[in-house]
Amino acid sequence: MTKFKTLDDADVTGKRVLLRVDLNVPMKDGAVTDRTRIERVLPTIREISEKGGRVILLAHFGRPKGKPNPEMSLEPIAPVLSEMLGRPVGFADDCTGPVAAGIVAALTDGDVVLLENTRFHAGEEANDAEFVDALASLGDVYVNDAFSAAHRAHASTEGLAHHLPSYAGRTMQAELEALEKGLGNPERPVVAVVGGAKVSSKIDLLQNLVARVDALVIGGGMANTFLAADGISVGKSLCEHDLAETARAIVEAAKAAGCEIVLPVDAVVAREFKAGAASETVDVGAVPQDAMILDTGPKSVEAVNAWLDRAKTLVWNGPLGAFEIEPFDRATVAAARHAAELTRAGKLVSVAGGGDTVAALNQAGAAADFSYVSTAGGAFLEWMEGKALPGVEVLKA
Ligand SMILES: Nc1ncnc2c1ncn2[C@@H]1O[C@H](COP(=O)(O)OP(=O)(O)O)[C@@H](O)[C@H]1O
Ligand SMILES: O=C(OP(=O)(O)O)[C@H](O)COP(=O)(O)O
Repeated sequence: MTKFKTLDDADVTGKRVLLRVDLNVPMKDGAVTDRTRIERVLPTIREISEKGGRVILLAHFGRPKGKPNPEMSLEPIAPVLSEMLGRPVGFADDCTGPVAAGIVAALTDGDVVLLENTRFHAGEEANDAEFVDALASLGDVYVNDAFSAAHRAHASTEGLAHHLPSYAGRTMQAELEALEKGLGNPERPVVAVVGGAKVSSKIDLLQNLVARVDALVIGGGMANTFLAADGISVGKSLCEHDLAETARAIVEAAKAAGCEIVLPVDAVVAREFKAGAASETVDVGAVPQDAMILDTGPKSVEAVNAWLDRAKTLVWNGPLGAFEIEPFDRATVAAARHAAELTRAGKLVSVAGGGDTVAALNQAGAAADFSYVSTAGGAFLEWMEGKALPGVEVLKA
Protein backbone atom coordinates (compact mmCIF):
# COMPACT_ATOMS: atom_id res chain seq x y z
CA MET A 1 0.00 0.00 0.00
CA THR A 2 1.14 3.53 -0.77
CA LYS A 3 2.61 5.21 2.28
CA PHE A 4 2.28 8.91 2.74
CA LYS A 5 1.19 11.40 5.35
CA THR A 6 -2.52 12.02 5.61
CA LEU A 7 -4.70 14.55 7.41
CA ASP A 8 -4.23 12.41 10.53
CA ASP A 9 -0.63 13.67 10.62
CA ALA A 10 -1.37 17.31 9.80
CA ASP A 11 -1.75 20.21 12.19
CA VAL A 12 -4.05 22.55 10.30
CA THR A 13 -5.56 24.61 13.11
CA GLY A 14 -5.12 28.30 12.39
CA LYS A 15 -3.04 27.42 9.32
CA ARG A 16 -3.49 28.52 5.71
CA VAL A 17 -4.04 25.23 3.93
CA LEU A 18 -3.50 25.10 0.16
CA LEU A 19 -5.85 22.30 -0.84
CA ARG A 20 -5.52 21.02 -4.43
CA VAL A 21 -8.83 19.61 -5.62
CA ASP A 22 -10.15 18.55 -9.05
CA LEU A 23 -13.10 20.73 -10.02
CA ASN A 24 -12.76 19.90 -13.72
CA VAL A 25 -16.41 18.90 -13.81
CA PRO A 26 -18.71 18.41 -16.81
CA MET A 27 -20.59 21.67 -17.52
CA LYS A 28 -23.24 22.76 -20.01
CA ASP A 29 -24.37 26.37 -20.56
CA GLY A 30 -22.54 27.49 -17.42
CA ALA A 31 -24.14 24.86 -15.16
CA VAL A 32 -22.47 21.84 -13.57
CA THR A 33 -24.00 18.68 -15.09
CA ASP A 34 -22.31 16.13 -12.84
CA ARG A 35 -21.32 16.89 -9.24
CA THR A 36 -19.40 13.73 -8.42
CA ARG A 37 -15.95 15.35 -8.29
CA ILE A 38 -17.27 18.13 -6.05
CA GLU A 39 -19.01 15.65 -3.74
CA ARG A 40 -15.81 13.65 -3.36
CA VAL A 41 -13.75 16.58 -2.06
CA LEU A 42 -16.31 17.76 0.50
CA PRO A 43 -15.05 15.51 3.35
CA THR A 44 -11.52 16.91 3.12
CA ILE A 45 -12.72 20.53 2.94
CA ARG A 46 -15.04 19.97 5.91
CA GLU A 47 -12.40 18.23 7.99
CA ILE A 48 -9.83 20.99 7.52
CA SER A 49 -12.40 23.72 8.08
CA GLU A 50 -13.83 22.04 11.20
CA LYS A 51 -10.30 21.71 12.61
CA GLY A 52 -9.92 25.48 12.22
CA GLY A 53 -7.82 25.48 9.06
CA ARG A 54 -8.23 28.25 6.48
CA VAL A 55 -9.02 26.39 3.28
CA ILE A 56 -7.58 27.81 0.07
CA LEU A 57 -8.75 25.72 -2.87
CA LEU A 58 -6.52 25.35 -5.91
CA ALA A 59 -7.94 23.75 -9.04
CA HIS A 60 -7.84 23.76 -12.85
CA PHE A 61 -10.62 23.75 -15.40
CA GLY A 62 -10.21 22.68 -19.02
CA ARG A 63 -7.03 23.36 -20.95
CA PRO A 64 -6.66 27.17 -21.30
CA LYS A 65 -2.98 26.82 -22.30
CA GLY A 66 -1.54 29.28 -19.79
CA LYS A 67 -3.82 32.22 -20.57
CA PRO A 68 -6.92 33.60 -18.81
CA ASN A 69 -10.06 32.47 -20.60
CA PRO A 70 -13.49 33.44 -19.23
CA GLU A 71 -15.00 30.24 -20.67
CA MET A 72 -12.78 28.21 -18.36
CA SER A 73 -13.30 30.23 -15.19
CA LEU A 74 -13.94 28.40 -11.93
CA GLU A 75 -16.21 31.21 -10.73
CA PRO A 76 -19.51 29.39 -11.54
CA ILE A 77 -18.36 26.47 -9.40
CA ALA A 78 -17.99 28.50 -6.17
CA PRO A 79 -21.76 28.84 -5.53
CA VAL A 80 -22.32 25.15 -6.27
CA LEU A 81 -19.57 24.24 -3.85
CA SER A 82 -21.01 26.62 -1.27
CA GLU A 83 -24.48 25.07 -1.58
CA MET A 84 -23.07 21.55 -1.26
CA LEU A 85 -20.85 22.46 1.71
CA GLY A 86 -23.58 24.43 3.41
CA ARG A 87 -21.25 27.36 4.10
CA PRO A 88 -19.97 30.41 2.20
CA VAL A 89 -17.15 29.91 -0.29
CA GLY A 90 -15.23 33.01 -1.35
CA PHE A 91 -13.73 33.44 -4.81
CA ALA A 92 -10.56 35.22 -5.98
CA ASP A 93 -10.26 35.89 -9.69
CA ASP A 94 -6.56 35.11 -9.75
CA CYS A 95 -4.67 32.33 -7.98
CA THR A 96 -1.57 34.49 -7.35
CA GLY A 97 -0.75 38.19 -7.03
CA PRO A 98 -2.43 40.91 -4.94
CA VAL A 99 -6.01 39.66 -5.49
CA ALA A 100 -5.23 36.20 -4.09
CA ALA A 101 -2.97 37.60 -1.33
CA GLY A 102 -5.69 40.03 -0.20
CA ILE A 103 -8.43 37.42 0.00
CA VAL A 104 -6.16 34.94 1.78
CA ALA A 105 -5.04 37.57 4.32
CA ALA A 106 -8.69 38.27 5.18
CA LEU A 107 -9.52 34.61 5.96
CA THR A 108 -10.38 33.57 9.48
CA ASP A 109 -10.17 30.04 10.90
CA GLY A 110 -12.57 27.66 9.14
CA ASP A 111 -13.13 29.89 6.09
CA VAL A 112 -13.09 28.47 2.57
CA VAL A 113 -12.00 30.30 -0.58
CA LEU A 114 -11.64 29.11 -4.17
CA LEU A 115 -8.88 30.63 -6.31
CA GLU A 116 -9.25 31.04 -10.07
CA ASN A 117 -8.04 28.38 -12.53
CA THR A 118 -4.34 27.65 -11.92
CA ARG A 119 -3.92 26.92 -15.66
CA PHE A 120 -4.54 30.60 -16.47
CA HIS A 121 -0.80 30.87 -15.70
CA ALA A 122 1.74 29.14 -17.95
CA GLY A 123 3.81 28.39 -14.83
CA GLU A 124 1.23 25.85 -13.67
CA GLU A 125 1.78 23.23 -16.37
CA ALA A 126 5.47 24.14 -16.68
CA ASN A 127 5.83 23.55 -12.91
CA ASP A 128 7.82 26.76 -12.98
CA ALA A 129 9.77 27.58 -9.79
CA GLU A 130 8.66 31.22 -9.65
CA PHE A 131 4.99 30.26 -9.99
CA VAL A 132 5.35 27.53 -7.36
CA ASP A 133 6.90 30.13 -5.01
CA ALA A 134 4.00 32.50 -5.67
CA LEU A 135 1.46 29.79 -4.80
CA ALA A 136 3.48 28.59 -1.80
CA SER A 137 3.56 32.11 -0.33
CA LEU A 138 -0.22 31.85 0.16
CA GLY A 139 -0.10 28.79 2.44
CA ASP A 140 1.52 27.11 5.43
CA VAL A 141 0.46 23.55 4.59
CA TYR A 142 -0.28 21.73 1.31
CA VAL A 143 -2.90 19.01 0.95
CA ASN A 144 -3.48 17.20 -2.34
CA ASP A 145 -6.92 15.68 -2.80
CA ALA A 146 -6.87 15.66 -6.61
CA PHE A 147 -6.07 12.03 -7.41
CA SER A 148 -7.58 12.59 -10.86
CA ALA A 149 -4.87 15.16 -11.66
CA ALA A 150 -2.03 13.26 -9.94
CA HIS A 151 -0.63 12.08 -13.30
CA ARG A 152 0.30 15.70 -14.02
CA ALA A 153 3.60 17.07 -12.63
CA HIS A 154 2.23 20.62 -12.41
CA ALA A 155 2.94 23.38 -9.89
CA SER A 156 -0.24 22.79 -7.90
CA THR A 157 -0.13 18.98 -8.12
CA GLU A 158 3.60 18.35 -7.62
CA GLY A 159 5.75 21.47 -7.25
CA LEU A 160 4.08 22.75 -4.08
CA ALA A 161 4.84 19.53 -2.20
CA HIS A 162 8.56 20.40 -2.34
CA HIS A 163 7.93 23.70 -0.56
CA LEU A 164 5.39 23.05 2.19
CA PRO A 165 4.59 20.28 4.66
CA SER A 166 2.46 18.01 2.46
CA TYR A 167 -0.35 15.57 3.06
CA ALA A 168 -2.82 13.44 1.10
CA GLY A 169 -6.46 14.44 1.39
CA ARG A 170 -9.18 11.94 2.22
CA THR A 171 -10.21 11.40 -1.42
CA MET A 172 -6.64 10.85 -2.57
CA GLN A 173 -6.28 8.30 0.23
CA ALA A 174 -9.62 6.61 -0.50
CA GLU A 175 -9.02 6.40 -4.27
CA LEU A 176 -5.65 4.69 -3.87
CA GLU A 177 -6.99 2.28 -1.25
CA ALA A 178 -10.04 1.40 -3.37
CA LEU A 179 -8.02 0.86 -6.56
CA GLU A 180 -5.50 -1.29 -4.73
CA LYS A 181 -8.30 -3.37 -3.23
CA GLY A 182 -10.31 -3.73 -6.46
CA LEU A 183 -7.52 -3.98 -9.01
CA GLY A 184 -4.33 -4.76 -7.09
CA ASN A 185 -4.63 -8.40 -8.07
CA PRO A 186 -7.49 -8.54 -10.57
CA GLU A 187 -9.26 -11.75 -11.46
CA ARG A 188 -8.85 -12.61 -15.16
CA PRO A 189 -9.95 -12.17 -17.84
CA VAL A 190 -9.52 -8.42 -17.41
CA VAL A 191 -11.18 -6.21 -20.03
CA ALA A 192 -10.27 -2.55 -20.41
CA VAL A 193 -12.68 -0.23 -22.21
CA VAL A 194 -11.09 3.02 -23.36
CA GLY A 195 -13.04 5.68 -25.21
CA GLY A 196 -13.55 9.42 -24.87
CA ALA A 197 -11.97 12.34 -26.61
CA LYS A 198 -8.54 12.90 -25.00
CA VAL A 199 -6.83 10.83 -27.67
CA SER A 200 -3.34 12.35 -27.70
CA SER A 201 -3.01 12.42 -23.92
CA LYS A 202 -4.19 8.84 -23.40
CA ILE A 203 -3.01 6.87 -26.43
CA ASP A 204 0.55 6.35 -25.17
CA LEU A 205 -0.54 4.60 -22.03
CA LEU A 206 -2.35 1.93 -24.06
CA GLN A 207 1.06 0.56 -25.02
CA ASN A 208 1.66 -0.62 -21.45
CA LEU A 209 -1.98 -1.31 -20.65
CA VAL A 210 -2.21 -4.08 -23.28
CA ALA A 211 0.34 -6.08 -21.30
CA ARG A 212 -1.92 -6.01 -18.23
CA VAL A 213 -5.30 -6.85 -19.70
CA ASP A 214 -6.76 -9.69 -21.79
CA ALA A 215 -8.83 -7.49 -24.06
CA LEU A 216 -8.77 -3.80 -24.88
CA VAL A 217 -12.04 -2.43 -26.21
CA ILE A 218 -11.41 0.85 -27.99
CA GLY A 219 -14.42 3.09 -28.52
CA GLY A 220 -15.48 6.73 -28.67
CA GLY A 221 -13.19 9.26 -30.29
CA MET A 222 -10.18 7.07 -29.48
CA ALA A 223 -11.39 4.35 -31.89
CA ASN A 224 -11.34 6.67 -34.91
CA THR A 225 -7.57 7.08 -34.76
CA PHE A 226 -7.16 3.29 -34.74
CA LEU A 227 -9.64 2.83 -37.61
CA ALA A 228 -7.87 5.50 -39.68
CA ALA A 229 -4.50 3.87 -38.92
CA ASP A 230 -5.98 0.69 -40.39
CA GLY A 231 -6.78 2.53 -43.64
CA ILE A 232 -10.48 3.09 -42.90
CA SER A 233 -11.87 6.47 -43.89
CA VAL A 234 -13.52 8.19 -40.90
CA GLY A 235 -14.80 11.29 -42.73
CA LYS A 236 -14.95 14.35 -40.47
CA SER A 237 -14.71 12.37 -37.22
CA LEU A 238 -12.52 13.41 -34.31
CA CYS A 239 -9.28 11.71 -35.34
CA GLU A 240 -5.57 12.26 -34.74
CA HIS A 241 -4.14 11.15 -38.08
CA ASP A 242 -0.58 11.94 -36.96
CA LEU A 243 -0.90 9.25 -34.28
CA ALA A 244 -1.45 6.46 -36.82
CA GLU A 245 2.03 5.06 -36.21
CA THR A 246 1.44 5.01 -32.43
CA ALA A 247 -1.90 3.24 -32.96
CA ARG A 248 -0.26 0.59 -35.15
CA ALA A 249 2.49 0.07 -32.54
CA ILE A 250 -0.17 -0.49 -29.87
CA VAL A 251 -1.90 -3.10 -32.03
CA GLU A 252 1.47 -4.87 -32.46
CA ALA A 253 2.21 -4.66 -28.71
CA ALA A 254 -1.21 -6.15 -28.01
CA LYS A 255 -0.54 -9.06 -30.38
CA ALA A 256 2.79 -9.74 -28.67
CA ALA A 257 1.14 -9.64 -25.24
CA GLY A 258 -1.80 -11.87 -26.24
CA CYS A 259 -4.28 -9.04 -25.66
CA GLU A 260 -7.23 -8.87 -28.03
CA ILE A 261 -7.99 -5.44 -29.45
CA VAL A 262 -11.71 -4.90 -30.00
CA LEU A 263 -12.50 -2.09 -32.45
CA PRO A 264 -15.95 -0.98 -33.61
CA VAL A 265 -17.38 -2.66 -36.70
CA ASP A 266 -20.24 -0.17 -37.06
CA ALA A 267 -20.90 3.40 -36.07
CA VAL A 268 -23.61 6.00 -35.67
CA VAL A 269 -22.79 8.97 -37.90
CA ALA A 270 -24.22 12.46 -38.34
CA ARG A 271 -23.36 15.60 -40.25
CA GLU A 272 -23.96 17.92 -37.30
CA PHE A 273 -22.95 17.64 -33.65
CA LYS A 274 -26.22 18.72 -32.07
CA ALA A 275 -29.29 17.27 -30.39
CA GLY A 276 -31.81 15.85 -32.86
CA ALA A 277 -29.35 15.91 -35.79
CA ALA A 278 -30.24 13.34 -38.45
CA SER A 279 -28.12 10.24 -37.87
CA GLU A 280 -27.65 6.82 -39.42
CA THR A 281 -25.89 3.58 -38.55
CA VAL A 282 -23.27 2.38 -41.01
CA ASP A 283 -20.47 -0.18 -41.11
CA VAL A 284 -17.13 1.43 -40.30
CA GLY A 285 -16.04 0.91 -43.91
CA ALA A 286 -18.92 3.08 -45.15
CA VAL A 287 -18.61 6.34 -43.19
CA PRO A 288 -19.62 9.19 -45.57
CA GLN A 289 -16.86 11.74 -46.23
CA ASP A 290 -18.96 14.64 -44.92
CA ALA A 291 -20.13 12.84 -41.75
CA MET A 292 -18.60 12.14 -38.34
CA ILE A 293 -18.75 9.12 -36.08
CA LEU A 294 -20.53 10.16 -32.89
CA ASP A 295 -21.36 6.80 -31.35
CA THR A 296 -20.35 3.16 -31.48
CA GLY A 297 -22.88 1.09 -33.45
CA PRO A 298 -25.18 -1.67 -32.12
CA LYS A 299 -23.22 -4.61 -33.62
CA SER A 300 -20.10 -3.30 -31.90
CA VAL A 301 -21.95 -2.92 -28.60
CA GLU A 302 -22.94 -6.59 -28.85
CA ALA A 303 -19.26 -7.48 -29.18
CA VAL A 304 -18.38 -5.29 -26.18
CA ASN A 305 -21.12 -6.90 -24.10
CA ALA A 306 -19.98 -10.38 -25.15
CA TRP A 307 -16.52 -9.50 -23.82
CA LEU A 308 -18.06 -8.26 -20.58
CA ASP A 309 -19.85 -11.63 -20.27
CA ARG A 310 -16.49 -13.41 -20.50
CA ALA A 311 -14.64 -11.02 -18.22
CA LYS A 312 -14.16 -11.22 -14.47
CA THR A 313 -12.83 -7.67 -14.18
CA LEU A 314 -13.64 -4.49 -16.10
CA VAL A 315 -11.68 -1.23 -16.10
CA TRP A 316 -13.34 1.56 -18.04
CA ASN A 317 -12.39 5.10 -18.94
CA GLY A 318 -13.94 7.18 -21.68
CA PRO A 319 -17.49 7.09 -23.06
CA LEU A 320 -18.17 5.03 -26.22
CA GLY A 321 -19.80 8.04 -27.89
CA ALA A 322 -20.72 11.70 -27.51
CA PHE A 323 -23.15 10.66 -24.75
CA GLU A 324 -24.11 14.23 -23.78
CA ILE A 325 -26.23 14.52 -26.94
CA GLU A 326 -29.04 12.13 -27.83
CA PRO A 327 -29.06 9.69 -29.56
CA PHE A 328 -25.27 9.38 -29.30
CA ASP A 329 -25.50 8.07 -25.73
CA ARG A 330 -26.87 4.67 -26.71
CA ALA A 331 -23.68 2.58 -26.86
CA THR A 332 -22.35 3.98 -23.58
CA VAL A 333 -25.68 3.50 -21.82
CA ALA A 334 -26.13 -0.06 -23.14
CA ALA A 335 -22.63 -1.19 -22.16
CA ALA A 336 -22.84 0.58 -18.77
CA ARG A 337 -26.16 -1.09 -17.95
CA HIS A 338 -24.84 -4.49 -19.02
CA ALA A 339 -21.75 -4.10 -16.83
CA ALA A 340 -23.96 -2.95 -13.94
CA GLU A 341 -26.20 -6.02 -14.34
CA LEU A 342 -23.22 -8.40 -14.36
CA THR A 343 -21.80 -6.67 -11.29
CA ARG A 344 -25.12 -6.91 -9.44
CA ALA A 345 -25.20 -10.62 -10.26
CA GLY A 346 -21.74 -11.02 -8.71
CA LYS A 347 -20.17 -12.03 -12.04
CA LEU A 348 -17.96 -8.99 -12.64
CA VAL A 349 -15.77 -6.60 -10.69
CA SER A 350 -16.31 -3.29 -12.45
CA VAL A 351 -14.15 -0.23 -11.93
CA ALA A 352 -14.71 2.91 -13.98
CA GLY A 353 -13.35 6.43 -13.80
CA GLY A 354 -13.06 9.83 -15.45
CA GLY A 355 -15.04 13.06 -15.14
CA ASP A 356 -17.21 12.37 -18.20
CA THR A 357 -17.29 8.61 -17.72
CA VAL A 358 -18.78 9.06 -14.26
CA ALA A 359 -21.31 11.53 -15.69
CA ALA A 360 -22.23 8.97 -18.38
CA LEU A 361 -22.63 6.18 -15.81
CA ASN A 362 -24.84 8.44 -13.71
CA GLN A 363 -26.87 9.31 -16.80
CA ALA A 364 -27.30 5.57 -17.51
CA GLY A 365 -28.37 4.95 -13.90
CA ALA A 366 -25.50 2.45 -13.66
CA ALA A 367 -22.95 4.12 -11.36
CA ALA A 368 -24.37 2.79 -8.09
CA ASP A 369 -24.02 -0.82 -9.28
CA PHE A 370 -20.37 -0.54 -10.32
CA SER A 371 -17.91 -2.04 -7.83
CA TYR A 372 -15.99 1.22 -7.69
CA VAL A 373 -16.29 4.55 -9.46
CA SER A 374 -13.13 6.65 -9.44
CA THR A 375 -13.08 10.39 -10.06
CA ALA A 376 -10.00 9.80 -12.20
CA GLY A 377 -9.71 8.84 -15.87
CA GLY A 378 -6.17 9.31 -17.18
CA ALA A 379 -4.67 9.05 -13.69
CA PHE A 380 -6.55 5.83 -13.03
CA LEU A 381 -5.38 4.30 -16.32
CA GLU A 382 -1.79 5.33 -15.62
CA TRP A 383 -2.07 3.77 -12.16
CA MET A 384 -3.45 0.61 -13.84
CA GLU A 385 -0.57 0.72 -16.31
CA GLY A 386 1.80 0.51 -13.33
CA LYS A 387 3.19 4.02 -13.71
CA ALA A 388 4.29 6.18 -10.78
CA LEU A 389 2.03 9.23 -10.55
CA PRO A 390 4.03 12.43 -9.82
CA GLY A 391 1.33 13.87 -7.56
CA VAL A 392 1.33 10.71 -5.45
CA GLU A 393 5.09 10.05 -5.48
CA VAL A 394 5.93 13.49 -4.13
CA LEU A 395 3.63 12.93 -1.15
CA LYS A 396 5.61 9.83 -0.23
CA ALA A 397 8.84 11.81 0.19
N1 LIG B 1 -16.94 9.67 -31.37
C1 LIG B 1 -16.78 10.78 -30.62
N2 LIG B 1 -16.61 11.97 -31.20
C2 LIG B 1 -16.46 13.10 -30.46
N3 LIG B 1 -16.43 13.11 -29.10
C3 LIG B 1 -16.60 11.94 -28.48
C4 LIG B 1 -16.78 10.72 -29.19
N4 LIG B 1 -16.90 9.74 -28.26
C5 LIG B 1 -16.81 10.31 -27.06
N5 LIG B 1 -16.63 11.62 -27.15
C6 LIG B 1 -16.50 12.63 -26.08
O1 LIG B 1 -15.51 12.25 -25.16
C7 LIG B 1 -15.67 13.06 -24.02
C8 LIG B 1 -15.09 12.41 -22.81
O2 LIG B 1 -13.74 12.09 -23.03
P1 LIG B 1 -12.63 12.06 -21.88
O3 LIG B 1 -12.43 13.43 -21.34
O4 LIG B 1 -11.45 11.36 -22.48
O5 LIG B 1 -13.32 11.13 -20.76
P2 LIG B 1 -13.18 11.20 -19.16
O6 LIG B 1 -13.49 12.62 -18.74
O7 LIG B 1 -14.20 10.24 -18.66
O8 LIG B 1 -11.77 10.81 -18.86
C9 LIG B 1 -17.16 13.34 -23.92
O9 LIG B 1 -17.37 14.72 -23.84
C10 LIG B 1 -17.74 12.75 -25.21
O10 LIG B 1 -18.68 13.59 -25.84
O1 LIG C 1 -10.52 15.52 -16.15
C1 LIG C 1 -9.38 15.07 -15.88
O2 LIG C 1 -8.91 13.92 -16.37
P1 LIG C 1 -9.79 12.77 -17.10
O3 LIG C 1 -10.48 13.37 -18.32
O4 LIG C 1 -8.75 11.77 -17.51
O5 LIG C 1 -10.77 12.22 -16.14
C2 LIG C 1 -8.44 15.77 -14.93
O6 LIG C 1 -9.03 16.95 -14.42
C3 LIG C 1 -7.12 16.09 -15.62
O7 LIG C 1 -7.33 16.99 -16.68
P2 LIG C 1 -6.24 17.07 -17.87
O8 LIG C 1 -6.34 15.78 -18.66
O9 LIG C 1 -6.64 18.28 -18.69
O10 LIG C 1 -4.89 17.22 -17.23
